Amino acid sequence: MALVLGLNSGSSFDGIDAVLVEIENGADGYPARPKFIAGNSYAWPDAVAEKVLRAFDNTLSLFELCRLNYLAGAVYAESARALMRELSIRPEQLEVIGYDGQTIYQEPPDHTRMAAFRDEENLVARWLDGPYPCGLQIGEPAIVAAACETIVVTQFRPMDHALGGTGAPLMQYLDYVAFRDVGPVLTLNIGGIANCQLADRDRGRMMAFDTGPGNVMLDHVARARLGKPYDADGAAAALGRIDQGLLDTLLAHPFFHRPPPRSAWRLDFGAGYADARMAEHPHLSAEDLLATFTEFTAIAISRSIRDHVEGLGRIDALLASGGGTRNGFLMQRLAAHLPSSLRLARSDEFGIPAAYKEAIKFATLAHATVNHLGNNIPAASGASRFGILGKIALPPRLARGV
Ligand SMILES: Nc1ncnc2c1ncn2[C@@H]1O[C@H](COP(=O)(O)OP(=O)(O)OP(=O)(O)O)[C@@H](O)[C@H]1O
Ligand SMILES: CC(=O)N[C@H]1[C@@H]2OC[C@@H](O2)[C@@H](O)[C@@H]1O[C@H](C)C(=O)O
Repeated sequence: MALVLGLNSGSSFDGIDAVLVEIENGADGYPARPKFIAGNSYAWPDAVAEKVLRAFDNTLSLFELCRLNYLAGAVYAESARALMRELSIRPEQLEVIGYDGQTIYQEPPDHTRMAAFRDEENLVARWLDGPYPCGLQIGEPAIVAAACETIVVTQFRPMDHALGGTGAPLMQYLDYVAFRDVGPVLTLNIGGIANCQLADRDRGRMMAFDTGPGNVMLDHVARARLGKPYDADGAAAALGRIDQGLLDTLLAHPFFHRPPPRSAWRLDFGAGYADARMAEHPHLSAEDLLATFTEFTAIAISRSIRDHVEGLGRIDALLASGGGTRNGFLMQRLAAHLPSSLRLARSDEFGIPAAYKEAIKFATLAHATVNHLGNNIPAASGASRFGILGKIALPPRLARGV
């Protein structure tokens, strides 16, 4: 039995979620469903948050980004230490701390062009001229390993990229771990961007893809027009009217023509995109904008599921997680658009608290890394083979011969 600490800060950039989980290995090379022990969330200090927001917009210099990588590492380290203090956990009790780092940039995969380079032997050509996606996650792991005196695993996506996969989403590993005995089941994580996974007993049938917008645009409107961090429970959206013209424009976004496995980022459905649409519709109230963007999120999810999930008829439950599940109005609109045969439930039903699923995911991935367990699902990400995702930083206390 291993005690693992997981951290996550995603595309909503609303704070760092931290969890402590207990993980036991199964006989088949995969862990048993992780047992959630405790969790908490910590804010990004304003001075750091302001720099991350500028990095999202590509307005930091490379030198500033270099410092921000260390600064973000310090924020992850303080979050891990805070949870350890609150739970009276000593470093020696932890097997590993897992977090991906804050995504700053993520290229979407272009499968048609990637296929043309599949047999390219020359790696430089593959990455120079080829369409293989790259991404950047910041939060220097050396700072966390040194401060927490614990093994740290971070940056899980690059290895999946190196194996020809999309690198995002990565939820499918936890979904296989947690639901391989109950599948097929669909999972949905509504964070800043929303993603959907088909978990099955047969790993070769699994799928993972972003469905499109989650909360990023909703948060942007709430902040810009209501001065609030988010539209709590969708209360403002529930008062608005859907603008059909705006909704049609949103649904014509080219992202929806990309086949799975596919990933989106804040550049696709972020503040810039929302501002451009708001400028085209200056007469709409904050409530109308929120109603329309909420409907957009719900339709993007239901449409992605209908269009892309193979064997949908065999599946009876959609297990939702992420901050979006706290938006009652969004959940109501989603239920209205989903096939009636699909029961909309929360991952809590299976012992995975919806608010902490992503942090649990990184804890589970990190546990796999240090145990050398394959932790990608090639069928879902498009990788050419199994591998071990994650980069390891070792703590000073493990140094021998000193
Ligand atoms: N009570 C609430 N009512 C409505 N929305 C909420 C509520 N609580 C949280 N949210 C939404 O959930 C968001 C945070 O979700 P979450 O923590 O899953 O995002 P994330 O970690 O950035 O995810 P991802 O990595 O998938 O993008 C908030 O920004 C907000 O939009
Ligand atoms: C590159 C990146 O950080 N992508 C995130 C983002 O937030 C949601 C969506 O876009 C998903 O692709 C991914 O996170 C999910 C939860 C994951 O990797 O599992």
